[in-house]
Amino acid sequence: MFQLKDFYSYDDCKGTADWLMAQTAVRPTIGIVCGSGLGGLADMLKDQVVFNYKDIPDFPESTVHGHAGRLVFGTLKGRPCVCMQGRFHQYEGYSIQKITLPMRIFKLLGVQTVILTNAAGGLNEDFKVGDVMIIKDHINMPGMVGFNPLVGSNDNRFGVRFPCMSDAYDKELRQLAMNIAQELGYEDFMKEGVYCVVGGPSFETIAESRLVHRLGADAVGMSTAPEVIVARHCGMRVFALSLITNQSVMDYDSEEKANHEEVLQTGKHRAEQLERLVSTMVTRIEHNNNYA
Ligand SMILES: O=P(O)(O)O[C@@H]1C[C@H](O)[C@@H](CO)O1
Ligand code: HPA
Repeated sequence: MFQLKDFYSYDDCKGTADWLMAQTAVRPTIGIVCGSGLGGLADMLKDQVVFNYKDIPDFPESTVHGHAGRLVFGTLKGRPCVCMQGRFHQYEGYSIQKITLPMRIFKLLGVQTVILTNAAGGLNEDFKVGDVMIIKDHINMPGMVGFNPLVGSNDNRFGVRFPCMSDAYDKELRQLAMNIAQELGYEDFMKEGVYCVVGGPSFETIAESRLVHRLGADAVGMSTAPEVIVARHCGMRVFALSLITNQSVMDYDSEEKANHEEVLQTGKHRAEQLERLVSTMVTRIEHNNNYA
């Protein structure tokens, strides 16, 4: 068991990456993060080398149902990948530096492209439960009031002090995903939009859902944006999607109540299609060097 801290230096991150690389020959160029109930993506990897988070130096442990807490190395259609079967959230009590640490480990493992998935509540009235939203931008509510993962001293070996975020969600990868979705016949449930991250773990009040919708968000969740910021800071390309697992309650007459069981259930229903979408993307990234 290793002691958990709140700040991780370049050398700390390198120590963890080296520890992992000493135990697997897989040198991943694609990193995947599985959202709530979406961990089945990791099961697609062949020739797996699996680490439980509790055994990895400096890694926190997963505490949320639907997040298995395993780091899986392997190949997806021949392409070396690493997959987080479960992510960390600030509401679990971890610092923002801790929940984003895996992105820096990805970078030091050689990852060039990160694919993140999450479960989110739908705010856009055109969205239905089961829709998949390609994220084109985010609103980082905690970040806007100081809870940004890059707060603290900056190490230039990772990236610059003031990284740009207007291009965080790679345009070509978004187009690639949309093309693949069309080929697979998924256009009926594919959407694109803005993801808003809130602190959780309580789901939003009606007034909060209305507020973030008015601010321009199409979906609301409790993760992803901090990871994206750290991934972009250290120069990895990012693709992210939200599975709309529930409709955010926006109406005082509604009888609906957000709950984690519905979130996991919707994940199960769309799992196969999401796995096909992501695995086909991984293949295409391999076939076109522009993407890697
Ligand atoms: O890890 P993600 O963002 O997919 O998890 C969402 C947000 C909460 O952790 C949980 C709520 O059901 O799902
Ligand atoms: N709100 C916040 N996070 C979520 C939701 C939601 O409605 N659904 C899944 N994750």
